[in-house]
Amino acid sequence: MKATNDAVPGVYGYFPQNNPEIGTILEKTESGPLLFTPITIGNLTFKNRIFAAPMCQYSSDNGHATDWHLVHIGSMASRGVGAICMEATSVVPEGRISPEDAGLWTDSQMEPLKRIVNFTHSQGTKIGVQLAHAGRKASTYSPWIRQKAGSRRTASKDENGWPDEVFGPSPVSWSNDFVKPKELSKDQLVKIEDAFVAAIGRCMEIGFDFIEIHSAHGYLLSSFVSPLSNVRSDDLGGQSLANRLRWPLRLIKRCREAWDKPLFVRISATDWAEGPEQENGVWKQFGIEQSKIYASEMYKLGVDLVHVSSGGNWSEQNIIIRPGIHVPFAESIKQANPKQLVGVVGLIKDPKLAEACLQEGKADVIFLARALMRNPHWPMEAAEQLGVRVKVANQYERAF
Ligand SMILES: Cc1cc2nc3c(=O)[nH]c(=O)nc-3n(C[C@H](O)[C@H](O)[C@H](O)COP(=O)(O)O)c2cc1C
Repeated sequence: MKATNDAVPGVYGYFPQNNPEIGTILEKTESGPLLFTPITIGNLTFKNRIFAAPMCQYSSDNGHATDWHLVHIGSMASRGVGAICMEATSVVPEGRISPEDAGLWTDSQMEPLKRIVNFTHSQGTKIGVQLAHAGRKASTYSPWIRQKAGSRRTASKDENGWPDEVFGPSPVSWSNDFVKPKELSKDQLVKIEDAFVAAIGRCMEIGFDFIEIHSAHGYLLSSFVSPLSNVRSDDLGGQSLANRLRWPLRLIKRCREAWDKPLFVRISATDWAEGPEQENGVWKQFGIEQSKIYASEMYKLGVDLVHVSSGGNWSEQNIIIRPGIHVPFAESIKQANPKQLVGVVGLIKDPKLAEACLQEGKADVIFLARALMRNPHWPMEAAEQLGVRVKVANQYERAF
């Protein structure tokens, strides 16, 4: 056995077959579908515009990626997506959504990620990671444990939670079943910034191609920008939009300074709370008008792409579910600043809808989550529907 192991160049990095061309058009014409047209973001070119959105797997071992992640990410990497953004990965242990969340707060978490990144690169696919802090929505359960628990709530210490270390911009709980978070002091906020920067150092060593900062779905940054969750009386919160954006933008600036490859930020373009975004000059919830300002400030800081999602910050949200749900928000952000690259996610299953978004200039890349989870071969089927043939992994060619 030993001789066999010695014969391969290490477990990390030995691949029987590289597939750098998968997901690229075989017979190039003058105007192929935009979905399969390469795009340059910052200093990096992605082979197509199908990006896998971050998807928590609740399968980490004390923040360390496991074989599950290799298989989950590997299944998409070997089927021709242009890029994969790994799941919300916390920069501090108490910033995890659940005990099984991914983390990058300590060096030992790098090795299993290197294996995943190396495999993804062997398939010609770019890979990034979503750096996150769950804020007032930390210390909960994986969905399948939650189903047994009966409700969505803060996990107790007996359930491996950390209810005494749940922090947010203000002591406003996410719902009655969640603990009231402790208001973060300015010193604590600097420590969180430092943790993001330290995690970025690890991302460099691992070899990630891009980083996405999680500022969506009610987690820490998202809760900072919304007047529903940030009622601070200092210069980092309250009614003033400039105050609410101040700390997230400071954090983004520090991340930008620490990372020279593409930097994405995911936002929730609206809280989906009842009523208007603003009434009689008073901000009632976070919405598209504030999102446009947030995005334009990010652009000034050198953020390469804004990834548009929505919701998650208001437990009574009333989301209007429909295909391409976030496309109008992405389009508004692009119209406000045509130079800003925008990615859109949300109920995009139909390749023709994805292609139309790109052709009509409403977004620059398409992120998919559940469609890829259901069917990692989505890119191959999309190519067929859009009338082109793309390279399939050598190992899978007989299936197509
Ligand atoms: C299992 C699962 C895990 C998710 N985990 C994350 C996550 O880690 N970070 C994040 O920003 N969004 C997460 N999301 C949201 C997705 O990235 C995506 O925005 C959402 O599913 C809508 O896109 P879709 O209609 O293509 O699935 C998750 C969604 C699912 C289904």
